Formats: sequence, structure tokens, C-alpha cells
Amino acid sequence: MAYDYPPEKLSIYLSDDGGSDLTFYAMLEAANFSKTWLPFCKKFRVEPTSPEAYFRTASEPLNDADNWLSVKKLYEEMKMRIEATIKLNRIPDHIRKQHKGFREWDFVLSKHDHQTILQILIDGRDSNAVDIEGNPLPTLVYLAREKRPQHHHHFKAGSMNALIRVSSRISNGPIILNVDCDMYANNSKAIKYSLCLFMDEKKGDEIAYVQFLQSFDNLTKNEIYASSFRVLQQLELHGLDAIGGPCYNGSGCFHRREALCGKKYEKNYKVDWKKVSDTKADESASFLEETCKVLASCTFEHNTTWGKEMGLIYGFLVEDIITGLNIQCKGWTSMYLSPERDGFLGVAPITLLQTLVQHKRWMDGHLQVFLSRYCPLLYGYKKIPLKLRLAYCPYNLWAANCLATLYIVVMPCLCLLKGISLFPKISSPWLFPFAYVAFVHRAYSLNEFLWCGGTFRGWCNDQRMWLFNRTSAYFFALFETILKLLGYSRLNFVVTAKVSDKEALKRYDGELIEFGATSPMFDILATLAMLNLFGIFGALKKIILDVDEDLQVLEKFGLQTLLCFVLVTINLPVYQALFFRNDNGKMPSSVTYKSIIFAMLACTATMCF
Ligand SMILES: O=c1ccn([C@@H]2O[C@H](COP(=O)(O)OP(=O)(O)O[C@H]3O[C@H](CO)[C@@H](O)[C@H](O)[C@H]3O)[C@@H](O)[C@H]2O)c(=O)[nH]1
Ligand SMILES: [Mn+2]
Repeated sequence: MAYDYPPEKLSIYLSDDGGSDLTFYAMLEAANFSKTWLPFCKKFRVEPTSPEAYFRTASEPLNDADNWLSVKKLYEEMKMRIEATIKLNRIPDHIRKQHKGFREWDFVLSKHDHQTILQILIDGRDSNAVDIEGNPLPTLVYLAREKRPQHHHHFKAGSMNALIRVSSRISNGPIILNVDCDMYANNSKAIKYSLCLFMDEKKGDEIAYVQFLQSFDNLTKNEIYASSFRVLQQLELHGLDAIGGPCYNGSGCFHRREALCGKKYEKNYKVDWKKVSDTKADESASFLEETCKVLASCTFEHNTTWGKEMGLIYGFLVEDIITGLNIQCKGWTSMYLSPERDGFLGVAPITLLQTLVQHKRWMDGHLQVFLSRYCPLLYGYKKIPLKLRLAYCPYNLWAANCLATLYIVVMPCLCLLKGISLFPKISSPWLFPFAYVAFVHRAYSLNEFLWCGGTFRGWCNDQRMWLFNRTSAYFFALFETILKLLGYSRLNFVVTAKVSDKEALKRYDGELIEFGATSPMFDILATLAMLNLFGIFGALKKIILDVDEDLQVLEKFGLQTLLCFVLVTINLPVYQALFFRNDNGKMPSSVTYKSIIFAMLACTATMCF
């Protein structure tokens, strides 16, 4: 709400897919607080404009400290009221009386079974809707779309489409910004920046969306879970600008409403910005609340093209990617923006399992896109440049990467135990191509990583996460996508966890990898780690026992042993979690036993046959 932009031209919509009266209450409090907060932001040039993030680090200014402190106190009191209510887990009567909207929850059966709840908390057209200094406030709307067990809700895409329809009736702004629930505005100029691109006289009218770089405010220095996608975001996505535009990443993205609603780009399409502004409805707020409800109902989309041609596309785990691709295939371009001060900050997963689950969903979704009729190579034919079609493919095929990685993790090590040499001898000239791939390619990657502002340890962690992801999350993603194709499994969006306990948070800040749960993914990771440990033992045994052949062994198995050694080094935190840690983040003992048994079985089987 506190963006550096005329408030009367802003409307903010919150989609509550949880359909919770607690969220509604928090929003009501926020609406009230905004009357103080907006003038405060202007006066003290607050950045970031999220009070929670701002007060976490800011200290009072020298001039007008009293005013500053009183607002901070107001904020903290509000926070306490909200937290107390959450603890109570119901809305007390004196609060219920504050707003007619609470009455809606008398009819809510559960979060999966309720009517549309639509409340205009601040009506920007109302002359009484002003802040404490008498300036207008932006419109603020709460929406919980209708949910019924017998109707599919299509996850985030469904909720976005409901929002698009409701907002088109109430404010109908030509540009839509969408932000995930775990992100906050970090740069009050972001709207103006994106408008600069949309309103560019030469190229602006071609742009369908402006995607901001996704950053996170909870990253540690060396990013143990490699969540920032440093190189991808800072180099690769920028590069796409030159060949048709970046993909849509789901959050921190400004869309042209028309393009999002399915309009095709026509040559010489021109927007007259003076005309598009101010097409607001002139009915009363309560009338709008009643008439818009049907737009967010379960049945509204039946027999329409919503989810197919209009709005976000249904049926994919990466609704954002597929929607962006579809828009580009309609002739629009897109742009990538990464201002010096990040536009939006989000929350990255803080445990290994959360990270793996998130990756699994993404890779599952990407592969699903590749195998669907939207496969960029075919679907984009004659619609988008070949370069852009090709650029989508590496991401789409990330999951398939698991096969090669699993091979390189398992086979060299087993062959080492069995005494089969896979790579050229150390003295052979054929060693060169292998050495080249192994060292030069990694050196290049390290260089890129450092260039994008990462640390050396960060790069090592990044490499480890590649290994973990590819051998577990991607493998399961591949597996599940195939099952889905064969009709054995259904689409399921596993929401990334937003809360974790304090101890886990501490370990995260200390950059200690959090296992602490049983999961088939951990079984795989631990087994592979054990396997390579056995491989190294086997190699050492050979070197020590065959004393006179000493050099022969190294000569023949040098590269293979080195590979095993590198894998063992990458896996050091796994051994630590398996055998040496005592905190709750260690590997559960069932995983330890399983991994030892599986690895031993694999080794014995190889030795015997
Ligand atoms: O049934 C649902 C499920 C999710 N969401 C919203 O979708 C957003 C993203 O969900 P989250 O669990 O945070 O997923 P992430 O993995 O963090 O999200 C990334 O990946 C998603 C695609 O998999 C994109 O939609 C997101 O924009 C992108 O940030 C959140 O705001 C959710 O509230 C809904 O509204 N309804
Ligand atoms: Mn998220």
C-alpha cells in the first residue's frame, strides 16, 4: 500500500485460499494501521515499506524521534493484538463487532467448503477513506474464493484467476502486480520502474509482463541450500531479454491485464494510457461485494476458456512458466528487471527436505510442460524464436538430468570395487578430455558464481545441492511424471512450508544442514554417500595390499578414485549427520541403518556377480 505511487490509482487485493477469519482480522488491523503508516513512510522515506522488515533493522532518526517511536509502538501493539488472537484461535466478540465481514464465517463449514467471501475493507473512491493527514488511501480488498470439495480449485492458478476477474470489476487497472504470500515489497519505486518499460515509446506496447529478480531475505552468507539461483537469475534470465524475454516466475511480476487475459499481440498495437486510466466502477462498495461474489464461485469458469486461454493456465505444477510461455507464444515479449535495490524479498526454504520438496515440484512441473502439448519446441514453432524455444528446454529437462548424475555417482564407485577401470589411464592422452570436463568446466562455473557475488563456500554448497537435488528430488520428479503420464498419480501442489521451529532456525543460521526427518529422498542420499565411502575404502585397500603394484592401481584407477574422493568430500555433511551429530537435525537412525544395509547389499552384489 505504501508504494511511491498515487494511492488513488492503486488497488490491493489479498487472496486468502485458507479462508481464515484470522487472516481477515489481521488485514482489518493492517487497513487501520495503514492510515498512520502511509504518511509515516512518506515523511521518513521508509524503505522497505513493510513495517515488519523496516523495524527489524531501522533505528530512530535524530529529528522527530518521538513521532517515529510512537508509530513503532503502534505497530508493535497491533502485532501483539494479532498474535494474541491467533493464540486464542478464534475471534473474540468485541473484535467481531468491529466489522460486518466477520459474519460471513457463520456460514463457513471448513477451509475446503465455504462460500465466496469478498470484503472491500477500504474503498478508495470513498472520500472518507483517508489517512491521518487527509490523503486518499488505496483500495483494499479481501477475497476468499468459493471452495467446495466436489470442485477442483486449481491451486494458485485458480486463486489468481478469481482475483483477476474480481479486480477487473472493481478497479480494472491495466497493470497487475502479483506477489506470493511469502514475499514483501522491498523497493517502493518498483511500480514506477516497471511502468517505465510498459510506457516506453518504442518497445513498451509489445511487453506483456515485467518479471523482477526473485530475492530472499533469509539467506545465509554461503547459502547452504543454494536457494538463490544466483547464476540463473543474474545471468541466464537477463540473457533471455535478447531473445524474446524471460519466463514468468510466479511472483514479483507486473502483467498487462489484457495479455494475461488471453489477448493476442497485434502489430502496431498502441495503448493510449490517458484513456485506459480510471475506468472504476461507480456502484457502491456493498453492491460490488454482492455482485462480484459470483465471479469467484466454483462454477463460474465452467464452459469458459479460463485456465486454458484466459488467465493462468491450469493443470501444471509450474503454472507460472506455462502461462508465461503461452503469453509469449501469442506474440508478446517480456522483460527482466533487477534494480540495485531488490524489488521483492521472499522466504527461501530453511530445511533440506523443504528444499528438495520444492525442487521436486518445480522439476516435476517443468518435465510435465516438456511432455505436454505445450512443449516449447513444438508449441512455440513459428510463434517464438528458435533461440527462446531452446532456452526453455534445459529447465524443462532438468529432472531428466538425474539419470546421468545417478550413473556417475553409482557406477564408477561400484566398478572401482569390482576392479573395472572406466576412465583412461593417468598417462594416456585420452585423459585430457575428461580432465577438461572435470576441471575447466567447474572452474568456469566457479568463476561465474563468484562474478555474481557468491562466495567460494557458497559455490561448494551449490555443487552439493546440485548433487542432492539430482539424485533425490529430480529422480522422484522423473518417476512421478512418468506415473502421471501413465495415469497412476494425480497433480498435487505441495505448498512450501512457511514456519519452522526455533532450534531449526538456529541451525539454519549456523549453516548446518537440517535432515531430521524420514523421507525416501534421505534414504537415497545416505545410501549413495555410504556407497562412495565403501568405494574409497575399497580403493585404499587395493593400494595398500597390492604393495608392488601400487603405482599400477593408481595409474589404472586414478581418475575413478579421485571421483569417489570428490563425492565423499561433497558428502561430508551427510556422514556427519549419520554418525556424529546429536541435535534434532541429524539423520534419523532408521535412515542410517537402511543406508548401511542398502550400500552393503549393493557392494556385495557387485563383488559376487
Ligand atoms: O492452493 C494454493 C497453493 C498455493 N497458493 C499460493 O501460491 C504461492 C506460491 O506457493 P509456495 O508454496 O510459496 O511455492 P514456492 O515454491 O515458494 O513458489 C514458487 O513456485 C511456484 C510454482 O511452483 C510459483 O507459483 C511461485 O510463484 C514461485 O514463487 C503462495 O503465495 C501461495 O499462497 C495458493 O494461493 N493456493
Ligand atoms: Mn514461496
